[in-house]
Amino acid sequence: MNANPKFLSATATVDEAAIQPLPNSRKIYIEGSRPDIRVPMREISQSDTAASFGAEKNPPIYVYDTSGPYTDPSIKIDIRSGLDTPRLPWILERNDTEELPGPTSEYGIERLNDPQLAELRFNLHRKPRRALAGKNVSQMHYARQGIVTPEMEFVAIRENMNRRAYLEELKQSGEKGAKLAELMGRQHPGQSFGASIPMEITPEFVRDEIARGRAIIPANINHPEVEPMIIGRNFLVKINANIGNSAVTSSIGEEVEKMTWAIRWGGDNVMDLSTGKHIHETREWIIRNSPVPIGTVPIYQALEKVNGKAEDLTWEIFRDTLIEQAEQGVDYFTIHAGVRLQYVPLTAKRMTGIVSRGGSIMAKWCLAHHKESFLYEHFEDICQIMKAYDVSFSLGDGLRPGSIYDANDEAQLGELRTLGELTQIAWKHDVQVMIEGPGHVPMHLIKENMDLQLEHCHEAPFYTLGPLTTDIAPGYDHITSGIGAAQIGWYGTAMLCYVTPKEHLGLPNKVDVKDGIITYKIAAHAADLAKGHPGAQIRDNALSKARFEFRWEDQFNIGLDPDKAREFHDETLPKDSAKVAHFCSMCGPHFCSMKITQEVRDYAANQGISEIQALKQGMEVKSIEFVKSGSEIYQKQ
Ligand SMILES: C[C@H]1O[C@@H](n2cnc3c(N)ncnc32)[C@H](O)[C@@H]1O
Ligand SMILES: Cc1ncc(COP(=O)(O)O)c(N)n1
Ligand code: MET
Ligand code: SF4
Ligand SMILES: [Zn+2]
Repeated sequence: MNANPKFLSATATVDEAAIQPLPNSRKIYIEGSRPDIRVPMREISQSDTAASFGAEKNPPIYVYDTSGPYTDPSIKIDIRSGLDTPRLPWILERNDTEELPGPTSEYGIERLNDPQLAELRFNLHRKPRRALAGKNVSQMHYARQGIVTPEMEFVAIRENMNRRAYLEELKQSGEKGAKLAELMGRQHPGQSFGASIPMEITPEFVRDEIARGRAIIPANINHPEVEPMIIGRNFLVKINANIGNSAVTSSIGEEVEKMTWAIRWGGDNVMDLSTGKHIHETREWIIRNSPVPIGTVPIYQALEKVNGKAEDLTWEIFRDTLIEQAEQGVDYFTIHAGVRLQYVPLTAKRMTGIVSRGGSIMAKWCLAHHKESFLYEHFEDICQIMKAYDVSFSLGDGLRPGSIYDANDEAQLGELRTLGELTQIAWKHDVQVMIEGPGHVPMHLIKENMDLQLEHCHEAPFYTLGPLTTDIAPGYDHITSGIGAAQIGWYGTAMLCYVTPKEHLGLPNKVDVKDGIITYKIAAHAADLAKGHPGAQIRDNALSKARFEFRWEDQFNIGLDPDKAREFHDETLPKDSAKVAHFCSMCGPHFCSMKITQEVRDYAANQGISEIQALKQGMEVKSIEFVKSGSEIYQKQ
């Protein structure tokens, strides 16, 4: 997989597969109120409709693009120098941060000065920044002051996906265009279970949602490479991909490749959950090359620093780790501060105990010392660090159920109430918060999770792992969990954390990353459609039209995975001529229902009667035949 198993910074190269533009696609940028707000989108062009279907032009469609500069052919990617820093001027012009002389954490300084790490270290020339004393640089803080930041304007444009211009231009382009606009823009009203999604997202709406805590923009001031994105129930449903090495396997090069692969296929966020070697250096390479926000679980690295002995963890070691990672640019921290001493006994009768890594580490610490969790006790100190860099909280669900048996039990729900209490403390400091959720939950108990989260956590965005709806399919847990993810996304979860086919079995590789991403893109989009998110159906409409008109190339290219669609079609009908055929190998030429429907329409047009009447007439003929044949439903062959 990785041509450079012994990772060396001098020879590190980008994965060639990650920098190819997607078929028939062009990256475009929509400019905001100032020239340095350039919001990326992917434009997918289409072929014309053939004469037999009414000969018309099909305009390009616009889709959300998470792939960053990688798919822009005008940008030369060299992972050794990292990505450009479009956010840097926005951060600097606010005049509320200072450049530090270098890393200020003990561990960060130690790693920087270790000569043995020279050959694999990312060579960063930029110095870390921090808020000036007494300043708060969180997006929530600005929002509450009434300030619309460039980050907020950026996400507003991004969420709208050029929808209005697309439909307007089409409407203006003559009679055919107006009909097409009507066809493409039509969608089912949806059921949003109380979300309030406006027709058009304005920067002011973004500001208001952030100010009231219903949405977050994870964007550390030390991650100026990021293209801002928003997580909230009134925005498009987002997905997160977990990557990272373990003590057993993987290298820095492989992890950077998983990140670039995840964002190519639609990952909105990536978590680096490394627990193996060189955690600090791996993270640096990932952040410097990531246009999407990066999350981590700092307690993992803190545990490494005490050689895996949970009881040896201290607040001081944890605090130094937070600063180390905040100065590298981590955008959100999972912090399991809801695992309180009193909840640990509630897990004793569970089938699968505590399955959260962070949760189990904290439970062990609490029991060993018979003390309240230091994360809970120092929560306000943590808030002080978060607001100095704008790191968002992802309040960890350390007591999530790890089996259907344990779903929605008292330990889980007790922790959820504590997460609600902590949310209000974070908000007192204007620190952004999202809440992590389960886990393993049967379908009929999923809605209760969403409803209780909204109630106890004051509408802070929910971020769930799946949930997995059954335990019986190891090897297919992207599917068991994709089902639950679609449901909970529909009910109001803002971000879905993917589960790959390797869940419970081993560390996911690049192939698993893509399978997890595509599964979760499906769940997230299905949820957007069901919520009635404005414009969500345009892509479905365009794909269905291409499918009905046998525009095979367009059907592949509008889809989430054009490579797979093409490969499957080619498997049985590889010839170029098959790409214009009015059937595929599923039904063959005589039984292709879409082809037959077209013949019905042609028949109706030739007879000068409407399609419905033609169908009626056809049915009358058929029903006479049916009576004649003795009304047997199953006729002998
Ligand atoms: C919280 C979730 O994160 C997943 N998880 C934990 N570590 C990694 C890793 N290095 N890579 C990918 N996924 C990981 C677990 O499988 C769990 O489902
Ligand atoms: C949605 C989500 N993603 C990641 C984690 C962290 O993992 P863990 O709780 O096992 O430490 C989590 N708790 N929830
Ligand atoms: N599969 C477990 C879960 O559902 C996690 C195992 S690895 C920490 O949370
Ligand atoms: S995934 Fe593997 S290592 Fe992680 S908790 Fe489950 S069995 Fe343990
Ligand atoms: Zn599990």
